[in-house]
Amino acid sequence: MGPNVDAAFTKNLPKIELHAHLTGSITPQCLHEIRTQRRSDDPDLTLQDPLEAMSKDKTWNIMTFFPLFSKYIYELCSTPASIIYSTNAVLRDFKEDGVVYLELRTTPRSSSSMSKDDYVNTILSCIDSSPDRNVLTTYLILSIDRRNSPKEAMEVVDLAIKYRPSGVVGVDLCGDPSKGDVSTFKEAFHRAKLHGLKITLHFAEISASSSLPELKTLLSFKPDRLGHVIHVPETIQKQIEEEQLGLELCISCNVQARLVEGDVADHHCMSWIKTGCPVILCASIPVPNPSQWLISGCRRTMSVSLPVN
Ligand SMILES: CNc1ncnc2c1ncn2[C@@H]1O[C@H](COP(=O)(O)O)[C@@H](O)[C@H]1O
Repeated sequence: MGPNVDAAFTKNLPKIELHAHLTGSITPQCLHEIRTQRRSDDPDLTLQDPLEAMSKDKTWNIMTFFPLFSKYIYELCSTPASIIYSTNAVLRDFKEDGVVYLELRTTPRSSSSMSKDDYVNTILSCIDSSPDRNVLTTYLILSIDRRNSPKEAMEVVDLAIKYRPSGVVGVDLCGDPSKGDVSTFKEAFHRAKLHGLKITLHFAEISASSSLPELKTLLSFKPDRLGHVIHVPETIQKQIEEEQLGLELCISCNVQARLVEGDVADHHCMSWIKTGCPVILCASIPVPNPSQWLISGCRRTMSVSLPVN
């Protein structure tokens, strides 16, 4: 590693982030502040302090990772005020980490105090009124969760179509890869495509979501980009290469969530880079030791990262 490639260098480097889950980008400190505020309004709120529930000593894997959102963070961030507070904090964090172009993705959700439409509208308003919008260009991708029903998936696409003029650029498929039947989303993605929205899909994250029928079905949605692409059989790899699909490789997330074996240096990113497919290096989990990375520097999310040496 060159002497000048340190945390300060990488932080200052202008970066692009294309694979950031909004709720996954909220720091424990920000969630702690939200909890404090909510407890002052409602002392009966019993949720554990995020600084304990998400302490640095805890490690996450594919089994413990998804319930953290659905059973904990979503409950904490269920009011318009908490959505505004956390979205503004996330935008500020990305800007401070040197990100200049961001495609933030999020799954529309409702609560007793907001509809899914309110949720999307609130986030777009935060993006639009951000004091940093001149230095950080941000667009929104709406996510379909694998647990969604076909009707819920269509609702996401309808919201994406409605808010396209306000900055929604695409539709994503995400969520626990061990859940759901992706073939039920065919119509929803078809409609998204018809309306000119781009499509990005979480793809082959674990072996259970990497069967040939599942991956062929996903490719039939005509995606523009694929995320993770870990357990990809050779025939599917060929098709991806022929179609030159954009690949979002999430190295630190894959290593830390143990989606791949080994460490950063063992990551499969080089095998994709060799195919000539457009590759963007992303991550959705902070890197413990930024100096191990050639280019990194985002606190929560790194667009980038090649192992050094
Ligand atoms: C291994 N990486 C991953 N694979 C698949 N889905 C993931 C993910 N990391 C996060 N999410 C999805 O993003 C949601 C939180 O952000 P939003 O509420 O949408 O902003 C999670 O509930 C999960 O569905």
